[in-house]
Amino acid sequence: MMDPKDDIEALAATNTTNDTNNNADEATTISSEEKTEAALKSDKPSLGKLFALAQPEMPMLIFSGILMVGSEGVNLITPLIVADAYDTLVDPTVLTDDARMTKINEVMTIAIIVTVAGILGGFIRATIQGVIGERVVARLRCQLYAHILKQEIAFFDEHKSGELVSRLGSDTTLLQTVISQSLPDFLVQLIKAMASMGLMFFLSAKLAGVALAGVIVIFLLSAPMGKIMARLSKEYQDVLGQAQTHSTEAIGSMRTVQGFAAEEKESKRYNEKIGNPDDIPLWWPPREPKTTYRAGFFKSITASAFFTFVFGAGFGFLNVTLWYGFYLVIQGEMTLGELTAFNSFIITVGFSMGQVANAISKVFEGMGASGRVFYLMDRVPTIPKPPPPPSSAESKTKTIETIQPESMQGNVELQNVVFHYPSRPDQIVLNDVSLKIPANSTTALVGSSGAGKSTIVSLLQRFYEVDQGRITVDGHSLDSLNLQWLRSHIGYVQQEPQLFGLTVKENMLYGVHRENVTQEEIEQASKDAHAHEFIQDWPEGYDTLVGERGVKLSGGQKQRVAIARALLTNCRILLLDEATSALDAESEHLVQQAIDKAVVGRTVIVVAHRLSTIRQADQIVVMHNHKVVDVGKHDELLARCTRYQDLIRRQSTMIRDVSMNGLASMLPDMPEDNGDSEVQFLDSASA
Ligand SMILES: Nc1ncnc2c1ncn2[C@@H]1O[C@H](COP(=O)(O)OP(=O)(O)OP(=O)(O)O)[C@@H](O)[C@H]1O
Repeated sequence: MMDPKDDIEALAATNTTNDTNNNADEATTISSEEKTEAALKSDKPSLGKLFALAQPEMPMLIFSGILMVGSEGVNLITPLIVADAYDTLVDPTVLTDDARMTKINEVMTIAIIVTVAGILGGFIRATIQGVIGERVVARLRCQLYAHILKQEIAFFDEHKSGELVSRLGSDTTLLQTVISQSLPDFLVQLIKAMASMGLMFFLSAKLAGVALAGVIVIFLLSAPMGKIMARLSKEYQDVLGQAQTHSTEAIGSMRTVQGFAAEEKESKRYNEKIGNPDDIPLWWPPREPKTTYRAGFFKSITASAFFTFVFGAGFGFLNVTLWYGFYLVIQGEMTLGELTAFNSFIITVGFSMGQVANAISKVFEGMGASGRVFYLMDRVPTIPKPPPPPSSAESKTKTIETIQPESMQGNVELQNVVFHYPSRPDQIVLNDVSLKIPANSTTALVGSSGAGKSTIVSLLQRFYEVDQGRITVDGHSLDSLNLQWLRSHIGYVQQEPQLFGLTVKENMLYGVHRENVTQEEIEQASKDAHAHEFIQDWPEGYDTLVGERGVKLSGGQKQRVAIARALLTNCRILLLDEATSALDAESEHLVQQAIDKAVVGRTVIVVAHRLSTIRQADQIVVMHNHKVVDVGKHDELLARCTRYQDLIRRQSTMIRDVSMNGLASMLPDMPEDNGDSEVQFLDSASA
């Protein structure tokens, strides 16, 4: 086992190098998770920004500051009052014990009144500061969450939800501690220590000089330990953030975790960050991996060493000072009462300095968190385009103004669009893609997996900016249109519809921003989406809670609710990412009928996987290798486009198997063939 001292030093050294990490060996060994974590940048910690958050609380902060000075002031003068009582004991001018007791009674009554006033003042101050802390952290969380929600989608590609949840949770709590506890404690104790020191000089400059020298030496010797504690706290928070990233991911995908019987794997992933103490013999954590247990272990050792040293050395030195004090009393340079008062002040200084050190380490810890929180608070999303910085020349000539036409026709055009995802700058995803989508038509995007079909859907919603070329709606470039306006005219039904843990009705109204939606409108949209039937069968109807992410609904039900949700927005453009996952025949039929109704009178762009959808489209766009290879109607493409033929052949395999095995012939005759049957389509395709 390695020497514990080496380990603490190594840990401190690692932390130091982390800030300016240029160590090649270390760089090669950092895991991909740590790289992801490193991607969550951090601003410089800033006390100013922290105070700015408390700006609205200024009047109460000032009031609590006054209370603080008052209550601590009266606490400090109490020893001076009590000193009078001590001196009365040995005062030769007071002749009887009764007279002595009368004077002592007067003095001690005043001392008690002053003490109670101080305690009450302290109680009110602490309460106000606690509430201020709560107000600031609640405001911070609201603002931070709003900022996170405003970030562009590319930001969320790079930052895991667990990390962001950890910023909102643990980091803001640390800031709260700084504001409501550590900073006030730091100020109170520092002022207290300084005032006590002043009073000590007032009582005896000689004795105070000796005491001050001792305090300075103790403080200087303990400072490095405080720094190590701050670094360890930062490491603790960082690793805890990584652990929370794993747990949030796993808890959010519990069906997948349990479905693959991967509970143990997930436990292991989490334990690797937390460090299960039962797996660590003799308590001493190994150097790698970095765990919260390891950081906490060394933090505990450093903290107890720190406090033992500060208090031990402080009280040891107190006796030395007292010793010298007795000498000064004998020399007649101080009275006994003054020495007792001095003694109280020196204890106050000792305690206060200990608390100051503790508060400083907490402030450092909070400062680390503040860097991460303020990075998110200050981050300007790249969509919509941020305004030029006020200091730049551009800002004088260029203002970012967007237009908001009265209505949307729904003519969409992609002109020579080149695109790669910001998180993968080397991989081109759309290569010179041009496409005209007339209003009120249905366009099916088909092509090999990874060709870039869903990417087009994302770009139309302006989740990402194109690298070259442009996308227009009714002739207006997307970046010239007001983003809210654009998105409010687009309905989107995803492959795996995302519902929220609300009621069905609230889910349906999710994209509706007007107040006066009637129950009739909701039901009409549900009927069009073939959702009304199953919703009205539930005892609580439209007020039924759907569970987190809609877990209480079947796949087909979720899709139909998602279609109703899109319909309620009265969107002009409807984007459909057709589900690849198999629904049962009945469900699929109902979803298809819902889609058929939804597409009428809208511009529809569908990433199509079903033959029936493809065949019904006004135009089919065949994509391959990140390019558009052909555009046309089903029959035209079938005749001339080999990629399309391949695609159709592959998509039809399952149906063909069914036909070849003769199962088709076993099916009862359909009453009337309306041309929708895929079996029939295959027959005609092969003809
Ligand atoms: N958020 C993302 N960040 C980085 N790369 C991405 C992202 N989303 C998709 N890609 C990559 O972009 C390429 C195109 O993906 P896209 O989802 O557009 O394909 P697709 O044609 O819709 O495929 P499929 O039919 O399989 O859904 C793929 O190589 C994919 O790995």
